[in-house]
Amino acid sequence: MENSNPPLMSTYKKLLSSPPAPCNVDSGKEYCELPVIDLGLLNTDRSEVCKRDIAAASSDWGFFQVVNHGIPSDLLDRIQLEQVNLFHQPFDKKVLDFSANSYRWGSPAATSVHQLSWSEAYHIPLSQSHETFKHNSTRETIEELAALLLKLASLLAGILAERLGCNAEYLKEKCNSETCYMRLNHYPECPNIPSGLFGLIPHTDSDFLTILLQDQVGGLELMKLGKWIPVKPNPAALVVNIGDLFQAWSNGVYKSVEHRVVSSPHHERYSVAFFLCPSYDTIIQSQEQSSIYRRFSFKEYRQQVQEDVKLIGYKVGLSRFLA
Ligand SMILES: O=C(O)CCC(=O)C(=O)O
Ligand SMILES: [Fe+2]
Repeated sequence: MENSNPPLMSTYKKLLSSPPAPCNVDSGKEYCELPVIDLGLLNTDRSEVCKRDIAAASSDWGFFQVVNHGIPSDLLDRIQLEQVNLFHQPFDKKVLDFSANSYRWGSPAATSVHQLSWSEAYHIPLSQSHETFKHNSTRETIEELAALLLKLASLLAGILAERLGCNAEYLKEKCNSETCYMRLNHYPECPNIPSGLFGLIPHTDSDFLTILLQDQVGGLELMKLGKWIPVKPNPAALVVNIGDLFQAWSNGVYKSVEHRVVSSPHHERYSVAFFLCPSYDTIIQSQEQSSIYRRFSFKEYRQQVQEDVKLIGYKVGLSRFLA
């Protein structure tokens, strides 16, 4: 049988056999009770409570889970099947079929084992899903899911904007099916090295907000009060997290929190992430008099992130944009 996983082991052999690094992955031990928000309440007389809880979780945690989110469970099952089929194609086919910008694996800039992401992904600009996926059923499932996730993300972003006293329509105009992204992530089983390995290195997301569908394997961890906390998979819930753009736009009220994925030597893992991004010309600026961050465009932000990753090996993020 042809090999479907990317050649992570042979490519990163040298990094993996270097002497044990001083900082272990040191996975969080206690699962957290990430707030669970019932979106069904939005259609009842308790909708204001629900909106308040969404805003509170975005400030306190930068992360929350949503149930009764309206995405049909059979669609979620279908995307997981499509994802398994996509990633189980022979590696050579994955590389050939997808443009350099769409299929990714490993960490080309890694110089130490802690900068290495033991994963592969399809990064899909929604505007290009028809070009990216030639197989009809895959494309249809991805487009159906993307449309519903865009609706859900816009709803949540609108609520968060409204709680800040801002125009909820602004984000809906700026973030649409031409500007958002979806990423299909696959974390193959990793070698069992003493310091552990990341599936995805610690990072914040460069968007307004992200909606994540994860399988039941676990491995996602978030930073809270200086500790890494694992998020226990909940089959009924989607995970939502605030990205850098919302932190800047809200003048630090909503938090873009660092998160990572810890790999397992025993189980592979799959997830789908939807990124609510605006058009490149969108200006990110808080309405407050004394703003923490200077005014910047999304294009400027993306370029700075890409430049930092290329030149220094990691994303610096919002601290580059302080006022
Ligand atoms: O797979 C996960 O749980 C997290 C994915 C993630 O953080 C991302 O794609 O930015
Ligand atoms: Fe992320």
